[in-house]
Amino acid sequence: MRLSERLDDLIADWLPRQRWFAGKDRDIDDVSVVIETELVEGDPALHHVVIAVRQGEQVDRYQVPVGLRRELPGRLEYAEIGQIDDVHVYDAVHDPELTRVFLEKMADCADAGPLAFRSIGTLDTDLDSLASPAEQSNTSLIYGDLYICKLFRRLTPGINPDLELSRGLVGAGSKHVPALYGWISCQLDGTVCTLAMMTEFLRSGTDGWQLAGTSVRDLYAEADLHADEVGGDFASESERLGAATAEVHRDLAAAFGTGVMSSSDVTALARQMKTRLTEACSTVPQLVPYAGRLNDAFEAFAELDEPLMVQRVHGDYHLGQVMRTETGWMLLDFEGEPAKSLEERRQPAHPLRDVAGMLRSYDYAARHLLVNGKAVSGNPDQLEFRAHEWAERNRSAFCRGYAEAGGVDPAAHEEIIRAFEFDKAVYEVMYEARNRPSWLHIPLGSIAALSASPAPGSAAR
Ligand SMILES: Nc1ncnc2c1ncn2[C@@H]1O[C@H](COP(=O)(O)OP(=O)(O)O)[C@@H](O)[C@H]1O
Ligand SMILES: O=P(O)(O)O[C@H]1O[C@H](CO)[C@@H](O[C@H]2O[C@H](CO)[C@@H](O)[C@H](O)[C@H]2O)[C@H](O)[C@H]1O
Repeated sequence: MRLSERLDDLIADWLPRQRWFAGKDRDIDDVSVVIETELVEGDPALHHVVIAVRQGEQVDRYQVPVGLRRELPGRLEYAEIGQIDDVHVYDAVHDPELTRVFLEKMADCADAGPLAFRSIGTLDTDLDSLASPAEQSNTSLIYGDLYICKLFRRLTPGINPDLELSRGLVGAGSKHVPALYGWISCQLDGTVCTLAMMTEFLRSGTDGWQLAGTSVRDLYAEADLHADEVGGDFASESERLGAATAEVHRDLAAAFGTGVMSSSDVTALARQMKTRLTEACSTVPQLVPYAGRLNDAFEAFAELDEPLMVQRVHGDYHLGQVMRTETGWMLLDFEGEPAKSLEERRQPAHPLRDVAGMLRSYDYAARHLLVNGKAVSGNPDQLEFRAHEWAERNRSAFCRGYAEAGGVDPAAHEEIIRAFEFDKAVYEVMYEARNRPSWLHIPLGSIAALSASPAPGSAAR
């Protein structure tokens, strides 16, 4: 049975409740199925569906693997999208009986209608999957404890940078990215479009955000001690993370090449930073008092009189994108900032953009336990001081590790780091205002602190 005509309304009701749906702030005008591929016939059946969602002028495409059963077992009720006649329609990512098909087809390098399944090496196909509870912008299926297959929910024609960069890094022999095992693609608007990628599941991994948060909690619990005196000190891990980052940048440069930014490119980039600031100031008026200092930093960047080396970078680098395993730090999710177009995300950038992203993340880790800038318990001033001390210690360790492993020395390029950090903090102000207003104080607090500190080289001016 083809679902196309009957599925549109069901999906339109269900979509806004999905974590990965990016258009929650606008009404849905229309949903239509643009590609439907029957992958499994019978009961249960599996149809791979690509839908187009129109919201005003904007049309976005999303992927939904749809399961069909006449009787829906209790364990799948939460995944139900709705009913067509006496058939239950549900999000098949939650049904291991159906998701096995992805694995089997990848192992066979099969083509199914417009879908192309590909793998590298031999795959174990006798594995059940579980949809990861860490689901964020996409949905990841963990097969046994061997593979993790990320299904990109919002689709953009073109190769996904996550797959593109992982492939390049694996090819360059990087020890800081998981092994790549396979991918799924289709044609969208006449161009290849990545639907999924499957990598090694890092079963011993813990993400950097959790590890850093644990270290900060340890410090708060003994707030009369300095950051280097408590058991959970994170600085040597930060140094190792800096080194891993430099090694990944080196491998990205080797795999994809480098370029030089002309001074007009630098000016254009500074202009983009200023535009982002103007937009953020109109949405978040608390930013306005700092706009002058931020603009000065962007202007100092625009006036840099040195060639800027650019290369492919991570693009949305923070502590939630790295995992510590028994062999060291691994970097994940090379998709870039989700709000940017694919073309923008694939542009080469200065590697210190990633460094600045991670430095911002240390600030977040230090401050996120302070609700609206105040400690949950304990002496607020003391904890605020400790938070600052923790962030500075780990930011310095990260930069040291990065420079010692051959990365561009952040300490020798303060104007660049400052402009990138401010730009990221402005992005975060918008991100928090839209997604987590109770966290808005974090980037605003950092902007206040950074603007109060002297501009690089100001003493000499
Ligand atoms: N190879 C992996 N091994 C183990 N866990 C992983 C792996 N890749 C991702 N994860 C987990 O899934 C989470 C989300 O992954 P990510 O690639 O950032 O997805 P998204 O694009 O949806 O944000 C990560 O923070 C991590 O906890
Ligand atoms: O992981 P994503 O690619 O979805 O990135 C987006 O969400 C991040 C939050 O999950 C956001 O990161 C910001 O919050 C982090 C703590 O939750 C912090 O470590 C980062 O430094 C901070 O930027 C990211 O900006 C956004 O693009």
